[in-house]
Amino acid sequence: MASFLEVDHVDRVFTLPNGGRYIAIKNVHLEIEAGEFVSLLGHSGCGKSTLLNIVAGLDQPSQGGVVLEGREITEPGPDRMVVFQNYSLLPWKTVWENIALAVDTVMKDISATERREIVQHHIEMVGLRGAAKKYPAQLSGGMKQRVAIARALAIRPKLLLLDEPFGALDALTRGNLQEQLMKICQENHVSCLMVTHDPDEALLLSDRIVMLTNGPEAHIGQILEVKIPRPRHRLEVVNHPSYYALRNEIVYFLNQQKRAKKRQASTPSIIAGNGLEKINLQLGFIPLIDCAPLVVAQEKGFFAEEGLEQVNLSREASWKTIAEGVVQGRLDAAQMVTGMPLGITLGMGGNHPTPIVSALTLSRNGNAITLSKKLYEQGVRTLEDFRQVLEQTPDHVHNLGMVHPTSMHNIILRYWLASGGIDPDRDVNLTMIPPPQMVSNLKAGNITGYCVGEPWNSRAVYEEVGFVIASDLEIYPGHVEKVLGVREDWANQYPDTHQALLRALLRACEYCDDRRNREDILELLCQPQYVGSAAVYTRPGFIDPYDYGTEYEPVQHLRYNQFFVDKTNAPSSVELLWMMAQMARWGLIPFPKNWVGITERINRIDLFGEAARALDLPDTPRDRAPIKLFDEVVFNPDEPLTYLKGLKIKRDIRIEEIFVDDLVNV
Ligand SMILES: Nc1ncnc2c1ncn2[C@@H]1O[C@H](COP(=O)(O)OP(=O)(O)OP(=O)(O)O)[C@@H](O)[C@H]1O
Repeated sequence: MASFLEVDHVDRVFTLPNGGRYIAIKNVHLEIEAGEFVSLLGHSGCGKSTLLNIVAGLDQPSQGGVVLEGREITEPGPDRMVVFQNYSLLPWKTVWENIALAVDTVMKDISATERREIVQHHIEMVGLRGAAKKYPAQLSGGMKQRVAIARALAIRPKLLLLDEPFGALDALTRGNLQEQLMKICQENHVSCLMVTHDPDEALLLSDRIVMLTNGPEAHIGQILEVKIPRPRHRLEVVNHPSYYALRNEIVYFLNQQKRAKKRQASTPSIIAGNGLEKINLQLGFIPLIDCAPLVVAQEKGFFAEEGLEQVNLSREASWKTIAEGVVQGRLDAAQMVTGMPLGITLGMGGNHPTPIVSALTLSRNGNAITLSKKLYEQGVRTLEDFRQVLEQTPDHVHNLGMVHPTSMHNIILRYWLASGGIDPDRDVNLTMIPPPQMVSNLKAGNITGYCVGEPWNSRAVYEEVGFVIASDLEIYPGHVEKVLGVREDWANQYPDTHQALLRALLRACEYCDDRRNREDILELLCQPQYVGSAAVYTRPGFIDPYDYGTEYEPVQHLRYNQFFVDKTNAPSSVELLWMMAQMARWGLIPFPKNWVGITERINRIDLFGEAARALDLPDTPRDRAPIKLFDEVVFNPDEPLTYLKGLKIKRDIRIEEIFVDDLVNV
C-alpha cells in the first residue's frame, strides 16, 4: 500500500550568485504514515527547512518529488498547513478574524454558521476563548503561537508542517504548548512533520526522529523510532526506560556531525594563482546593511580584479558562528563586530586565545536602540522615562537583545543605560540574539527592546512593533562598527592574498560611500542570499530619512552608514583601547596592563597603509585624540585606568598583564 506521504529521492541544488551550485540536500527518501508525528533534526544549515518547504510546496526539488496520498505536490495547498517560528499573524486582525480569514478562504462550500462554529471550536481547542477579540500585539508569544496552530488546524489539513514552532518561546510556555500540540494532534489524528534543533522536544512529540547529516549534500543519517506509549506526559516520557538511550543516540549523532564539520574545516583546499598564495576564499558575513562592502566587492568584480577569483560569501547564522568559523579555519576572513578580534585574541568566555588581526575598518555607525511599541504607548520617550518604568515594575524582568558580547551594540546599549542610572546587569537582563531574529523576538514579547544594526530597527518601526529611542549618531557618532578579521597565522601564511583582500574591500568601501551608488547597492542587499529584506524598511537611514516610529518627522542621516569618508577605514589604537576599557568595565575581559602591545598586535595599521598606498588612496592614520560620547565624559587614551576608576556603574575590574608572545594560534 502506498504511504500517506512519500518524499521520493529528493535533491535540492541552489544556484549561487557567483554562478556556482550548492547541493543542499541529496537523495532524501522518507515515507510517513497517516497520523504519524515525524521530526527532522540536525545541525543549523543542514537543510531541514529546505526539505520542509519542499513538502509544503513553497519550494521545488531539483530532482525527485513529493507525493501526498498519491498526488504529486507542486504548489502550496490547504491540505498542508505550515506553522513558522514567527507566528505570521495579521497584526490588524483579532484572534477570531485571523482564524476566520483562513477558514472563510478555504471552506467556501459550507455555510457561514458552520464556519463560525469551526472558528469557535478551534479557539477553544487552544484555550483562547477569553482572547478572541484581542489583536496579536495584545497577546504573549505563546498565545500567538496557539493562534497560529489553531488557524492551521481549523482548515483541517491532512498534514501539519511545523518549522521550529516553539523556538522563540520561553521554556515554560514552550513546555505547555508542546503538550497541547501533542494532545490536539492525537485527538484529531493529524499527521505532522516538524523541524527542530531540540532533542528533548523531538523525543517528547515524535513517533520517529529523522536525523540529517551536515550539508552540503545533506542526507538522512539515521532514523530513530520513539516507542514511548501515548498519550504521553513529559515526566513519564523522561522517566521511560528508553528515554536516555535514545537521547544519547541523538547527542552522539550530532556530536559526530560536529566533528566531521571540524575535520572538513581544518583541511580547506588551497588554490594559488595570479601571484597570490590563495585565490579561493570563504568570507563570512551577517545579513545587515553594513555587509555592503563585501557584497559590492563580490558583485562589482573588485575581488576578481584583485586576483581573488573564487570568493564565496557565506551568510552566517550569528556572530558566534562567525567567530567559530574564523577560529576553526572554516572561514578565511569575516566581517566582525568591533570587539571580536580582541575578544577572540584574549580567549574571552573561557575559549582558547587565538590571535586575530584587523587591518581594515569596514564601516562606522548604523546602529540604534529600539524599544517595544508597548513602552511607547506607556509614554516612554526618553532614557529617563524608561528608568522610571523599570523603577515602577521591579518584579518584571525586562529582557533587552544585543547581538554579541563583543559588539558595539552591547557596549553602546550598556553605556547608554548606565549613563541614565540603569545597571545593565542588575536592572535589566541583556540577552544575545542574532540580528535577523530581533524583530520576531520583540514581536513575541521575549524582549522589551534591543540594540542592533540596520535594517532590523527600521523593520520594527515599519511593522509597528517598536520605536527607535536613540541612534548611535546621538550616542557615539562615528564609532567603529564592523572590521575585517582574520587569524594572525592566516595573515602570515597568505600575505599577498591578505593585501588583495584589503584592496578589494577598500575599493568597495569607497564605492559604497558614493551616494550615487546607494540605490543600486540597496537592490543588491535586498537579494535573498545577502540581507534578503524588503526595500521599504531597508532604505531608511541608508538612502532615505530614518524613521524613528514616533510622531516626529523622519530625519535625514547622511552619515548613518559610513564606509569610506573621514578616514573610516584606518584601524585606530585609541578606538580599540576605548573598546578594551568598555569590555573590562563590564567584566567581559581583564584590562591588559600591556594594552599598547595588545592593540598593536591586533590593529595592523601597517597592513592597512600598504593596501591604501597600492591604490593611491590616503594612508593617513586616525588622530590620536580623546573620545567623548553624548554624556560628555572624556576618555583619555593615556589614562585608561583613571577613566575606569571614575565610572560609577561598572563591575569589578581586573587588571592583568597578558603576555602577547605566549598567544599562539592553535
Ligand atoms: N536560496 C538559497 N540559495 C543558496 N543556498 C541556500 C538557499 N536556501 C538555503 N540555502 C543553503 O542550504 C542549506 C540548508 O538551509 P536550511 O535553511 O534548509 O537549513 P536548516 O537546517 O533549516 O537550518 P537552520 O536550523 O539554521 O534553520 C544552508 O547551507 C543554506 O545556506
